[in-house]
Amino acid sequence: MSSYPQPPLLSASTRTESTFEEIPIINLEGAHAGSTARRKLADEIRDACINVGFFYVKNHGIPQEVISNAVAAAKRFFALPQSAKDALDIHKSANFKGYTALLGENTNPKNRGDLHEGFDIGWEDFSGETRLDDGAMTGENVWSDDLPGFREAVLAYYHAAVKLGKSLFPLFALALDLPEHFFDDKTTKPAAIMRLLYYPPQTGEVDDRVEGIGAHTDYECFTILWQDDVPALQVLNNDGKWIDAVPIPGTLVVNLGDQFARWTNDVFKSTVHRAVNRSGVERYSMPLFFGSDYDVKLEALPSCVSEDCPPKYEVVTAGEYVKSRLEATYAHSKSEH
Ligand SMILES: O=C(O)CCC(=O)C(=O)O
Ligand SMILES: [Fe+2]
Repeated sequence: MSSYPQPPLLSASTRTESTFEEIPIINLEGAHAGSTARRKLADEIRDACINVGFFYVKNHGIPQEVISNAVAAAKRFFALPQSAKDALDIHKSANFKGYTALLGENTNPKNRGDLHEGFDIGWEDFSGETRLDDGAMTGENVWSDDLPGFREAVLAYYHAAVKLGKSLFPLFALALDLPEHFFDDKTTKPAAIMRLLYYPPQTGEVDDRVEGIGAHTDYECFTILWQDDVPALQVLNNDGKWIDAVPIPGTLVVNLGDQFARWTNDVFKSTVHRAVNRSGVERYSMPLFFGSDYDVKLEALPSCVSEDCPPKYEVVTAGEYVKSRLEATYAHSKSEH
């Protein structure tokens, strides 16, 4: 007898090879409504996750003021003298917290380095408490003494985005025909890494090996991305064509990462994307990568495997996976520090 449920809920009928030309916009207004509205929303999310791996959300609940304050803080940070930023270099920290210089990261190994600067933080509450039990990813945030109010503005957005992310997990569970609270015990200590990103305008000759951020997939369950009004983000469809994720005022972009692809045995897509800023002006963005607790095993859900679609990925913990991907991304600039 087969050890797989017959018929599997999600493996054959919902896998798709079809491509997409547009990124759907999903209205989160009904996220806290009754079960009928939530089911409808989960169905929309399911379609987007299976076919695209990306969607915009509107009515996401993060106040504009919180966003504006964090963006203003990011602009102040990146305008600091290079030496002040270098003092917070990510290579000096335990587990990828702090500043990434221009070309410090190489997201696509075929490229020469990413044309962005970054600043990364992990979970920390307003009183300064960090988590000392994040296993492979334990490490404190680093902050600049030169920027009064920076930490508060960045943390305010961080916690608002984490709250939004927590409210999305039950909808993803419903989208997978799982009990709504399936992810609760796997996301008790939000493994949420947030980045402030600054992309200088790219000028001169087009060199495909120098991009704002090279083609990659994200490592966690999903990413919540705020982007300013400068177009740069592109998403790869199944035909190998780059689809522009144009900025849409009032929205955030949500995209799936590798942890969801691993859990769902690729029923949910972790879609390749990149950012290239050829607009002539500076661009800022703020992704928050929301993963499961670092000690959780990324094991294919029974409903997503079958005789025809056996598990594709080796089982690893979320912490091991995220850390190994970050190490590869930063390896090329490590020797400089
Ligand atoms: O800045 C963007 O639009 C995308 C950033 C991104 O893909 C990432 O940081 O993983
Ligand atoms: Fe990304």
